[in-house]
Amino acid sequence: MSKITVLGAGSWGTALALVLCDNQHQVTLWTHNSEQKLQLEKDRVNNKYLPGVSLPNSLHISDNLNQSVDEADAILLVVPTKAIRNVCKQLNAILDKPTLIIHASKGIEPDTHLRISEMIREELDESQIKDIVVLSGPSHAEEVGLRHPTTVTAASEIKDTAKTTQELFMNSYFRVYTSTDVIGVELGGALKNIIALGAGISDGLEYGDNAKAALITRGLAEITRLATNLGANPLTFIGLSGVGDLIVTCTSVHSRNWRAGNLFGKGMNIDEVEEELGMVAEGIRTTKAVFQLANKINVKMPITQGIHTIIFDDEEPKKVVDYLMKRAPTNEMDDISEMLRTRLSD
Ligand SMILES: NC(=O)C1=CN([C@@H]2O[C@H](COP(=O)(O)OP(=O)(O)OC[C@H]3O[C@@H](n4cnc5c(N)ncnc54)[C@H](OP(=O)(O)O)[C@@H]3O)[C@@H](O)[C@H]2O)C=CC1
Ligand SMILES: O=C(CO)COP(=O)(O)O
Repeated sequence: MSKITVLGAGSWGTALALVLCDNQHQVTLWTHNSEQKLQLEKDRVNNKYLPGVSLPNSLHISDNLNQSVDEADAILLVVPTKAIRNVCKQLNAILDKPTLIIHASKGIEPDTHLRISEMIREELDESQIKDIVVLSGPSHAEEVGLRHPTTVTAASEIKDTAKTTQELFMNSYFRVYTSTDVIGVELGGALKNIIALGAGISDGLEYGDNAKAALITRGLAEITRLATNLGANPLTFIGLSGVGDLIVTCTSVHSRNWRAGNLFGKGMNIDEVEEELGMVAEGIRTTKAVFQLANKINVKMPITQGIHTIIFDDEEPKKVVDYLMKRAPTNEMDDISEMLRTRLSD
């Protein structure tokens, strides 16, 4: 049994805390919101973020970060990307030993274009980090809350800590694979949210299944193109954190990013979409970050560019689809086969 502290009491933090409780660990769920702490303790259900799922009696709820992380064997960081630095700055002031940090958030920071593990490394001292493991894959909190079969990947360059993470989370309904491709697993989880916005926009326009399959497939090509340029292994994208997460996020009604896209497709603007959603759709910020990054390093990402125009320039979704369809004709596999050739000959 390990002592594990989950930082972030949204949908995903709550669902993962439940998995860890089912595995008989000693688990604390930390919320920064003292009203939410009282509500969770009183009702033993996360009414706002994971309604209908009972919290195990063994789950300890806290709004005191210092007490929560004291003596923790591992910290699971699962707040939205925009809150990562703030939470890590607080951790920096209190962590007094090398700690295993597992993160399950999915995003890229605008302007710096950093992945989450890179942001964590900037905010914590080296002496506070035993390792950083990323946990990612097709996993909606709502279904994990029902204990439906789910599979994810735990990635670290250090095989032992990826294995430790696998052992902490594995059970009969939650299967964990390991990987050493941290860059690929983090980028897969972050970038699929952009394409899920696109799938939602397409559904909002009522374009049907052909268009969505096209977005998923060409979206995967676009994700692989950027990620390989940044050092990821292209094979990661045929795995759970690549195509697996892309499929679930583009097709599930649980997806916050698909729902946000659907609202854009029906004509709402960014303020209206964020107000209506009430939960984080990471793809919005990540679209901004990836649009900047792709321009900077000169990688072609036409779908991301189109979604950026809809979200941040209020362009009509139909016009963007029209533009995407009428681009210069091209060969489907050119750049992908080149990437695979280069990588496999390494
Ligand atoms: N939901 C899912 O199924 C999955 C989500 N993820 C990823 O997990 C991450 C979290 O998403 P999710 O749980 O869905 O988000 P939610 O919108 O459900 O919840 C976000 C939580 O983070 C809290 N929070 C916001 N800012 C801070 C802060 N500065 N300090 C501490 N806590 C803060 C919010 O508190 P408050 O209510 O006070 O704002 C809320 O409890 C995202 O990166 C997402 O992509 C990954 C896989 C699955
Ligand atoms: O990452 C997720 C599923 O794997 C959650 O996606 P959404 O944030 O779009 O709900």
